Amino acid sequence: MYRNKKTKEKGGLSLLMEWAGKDKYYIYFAIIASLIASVMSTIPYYVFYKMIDATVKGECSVRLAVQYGAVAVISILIRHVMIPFGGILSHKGAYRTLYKVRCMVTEHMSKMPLGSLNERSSGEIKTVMNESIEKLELFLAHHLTELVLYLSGPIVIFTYLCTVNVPLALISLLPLLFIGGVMAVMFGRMSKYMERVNRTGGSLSEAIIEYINGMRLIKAYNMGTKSFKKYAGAIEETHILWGDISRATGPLYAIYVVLLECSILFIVPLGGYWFMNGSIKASVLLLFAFVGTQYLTDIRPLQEMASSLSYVMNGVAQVKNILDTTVFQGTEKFPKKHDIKLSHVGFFYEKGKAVLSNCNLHIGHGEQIAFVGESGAGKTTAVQLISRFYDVTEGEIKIGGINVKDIDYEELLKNISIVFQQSFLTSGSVFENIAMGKETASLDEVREAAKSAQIDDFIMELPEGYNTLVGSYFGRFSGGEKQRICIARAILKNAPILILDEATSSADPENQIEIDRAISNLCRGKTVIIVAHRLGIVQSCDRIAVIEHGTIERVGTWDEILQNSIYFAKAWKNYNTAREIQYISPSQSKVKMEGK
Ligand SMILES: Nc1ncnc2c1ncn2[C@@H]1O[C@H](COP(=O)(O)OP(=O)(O)OP(=O)(O)O)[C@@H](O)[C@H]1O
Repeated sequence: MYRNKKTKEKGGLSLLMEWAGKDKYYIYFAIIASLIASVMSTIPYYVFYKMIDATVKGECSVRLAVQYGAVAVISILIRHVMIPFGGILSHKGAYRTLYKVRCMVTEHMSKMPLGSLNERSSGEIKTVMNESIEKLELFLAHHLTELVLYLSGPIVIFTYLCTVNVPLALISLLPLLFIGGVMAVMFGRMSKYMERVNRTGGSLSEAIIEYINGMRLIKAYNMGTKSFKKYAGAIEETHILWGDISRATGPLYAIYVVLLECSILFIVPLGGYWFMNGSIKASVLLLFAFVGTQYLTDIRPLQEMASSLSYVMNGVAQVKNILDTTVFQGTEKFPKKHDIKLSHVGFFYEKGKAVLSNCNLHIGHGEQIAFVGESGAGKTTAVQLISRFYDVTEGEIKIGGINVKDIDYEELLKNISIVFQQSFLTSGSVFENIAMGKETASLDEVREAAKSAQIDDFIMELPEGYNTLVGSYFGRFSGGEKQRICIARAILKNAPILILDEATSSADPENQIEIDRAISNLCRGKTVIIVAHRLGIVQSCDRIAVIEHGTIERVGTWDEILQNSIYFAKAWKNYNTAREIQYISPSQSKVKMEGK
């Protein structure tokens, strides 16, 4: 396992620029464009002052007015070209960076142990993938360039005012002394709320996901929205949070806005006094009265940016948090031999609560073995350890003599096919869903796999055949049909090791034979582990491993296990009894009783 060291050392803006890679140059050029636009915005003020000065001195002429006018118009034109130009560059840089970050996070998550993913709620992951990464767009595409625009304008104007009259220019800055303090307090208060913002955002997303996923249940039990207390609670919590934030920062914002307009309180009386005693010219007084009292208001949006900056940095931190999570990484190639050996394997999800301990088993190359045991015995856990969804906490698992921890994780996943109890289908086309098993597969290959999975005829009858979108058709696939699409995917993947975890649970009498045929086509020539409660299906396996009391209690052929395992003998008897039970409706039982 390894940690992403680079992201550990950096944070905030520098980390964001590192993620942007070469695309950061789009952002840099956007900043330069903003800077030019900002300098251009000060030129009309300069022209204004020069015109007044010339008028007061009686030197103003039409020629001079036209010249100054042209300079002002050109500067305004350049500004209005530079702003959208910068916007295009910053958006290009931002969206390319967003794409990269999303790919990085997705790839990283695919290598993360399931345990680390399980520690995070689906809501939290959705928040990171969606909102946290979107926040980066806000910053890169808008805030950075606006920051330059709003800051450099006042800086250039202040510099120019200094060339006209230093004392008045310095006086115009007096409100900044207080504004800095107010902003620091506001920023600090906002940062304190970030942990709550993340938490409530995550809970709200989770509640929404749960609400949508549970829609069938709501309808089935006529529960209505009231029953979704979690959703209502998450909304209430969000409402309370933003109320608290508004109360904590609102008054400070009001003070900030008032302070920005305060320089007039100092400039007009002092400037007037200096003008009256002849220290400054009328043009200087007018320049400071109109420009010196107003230019600081340009920085008003900085406050919004300061608050959303903590929001953005929080997004960076959340993405970094995912990227810093330990991921699996081995270097060995997948072995040619596919026997699996568990030696003294132990595992716990929560410390102190061992699920498996001292498990020893050797599954031969090409052998078909079944894992049986009571519900909760640890069968799924055992197969998840072999496919390295989790790492063992004791002992080791070897495939072809190589510890699974040393095998390149992608190679490992490529060489193990798993068919789960729940059929996972994406909203894409049926073709795409099967071709997930082999990205380069042609339609002929996909159809071949579907034929082996006994599902080709059904797909061909769909309105658009293999191009039919599963998303639009999902509700109309039966459990067995979905299952056979997943089996076709596994057939196409053709991995040498196959795990079937309750894969036949969706089988009903109508498609039982088809699923059995599909499965036997899938298993041919592979090392297979079958986890099943329906004991009928494990009868054809080479051996059976009974998992009991947190360990592999017995291993043997069907006959051996039936003879030696009390659990299995009982389970087999119960299985047969259950198959013989006939469900009789009340009316049928009445007829039967009358018949007696
Ligand atoms: N992610 C998890 N976190 C904590 N405990 C878990 C987790 N997954 C499973 N367990 C627990 O580990 C034990 C073994 O679960 P597992 O799913 O492996 O059993 P199983 O034999 O496959 O059960 P079933 O036949 O019902 O599917 C159970 O007690 C279960 O509650």
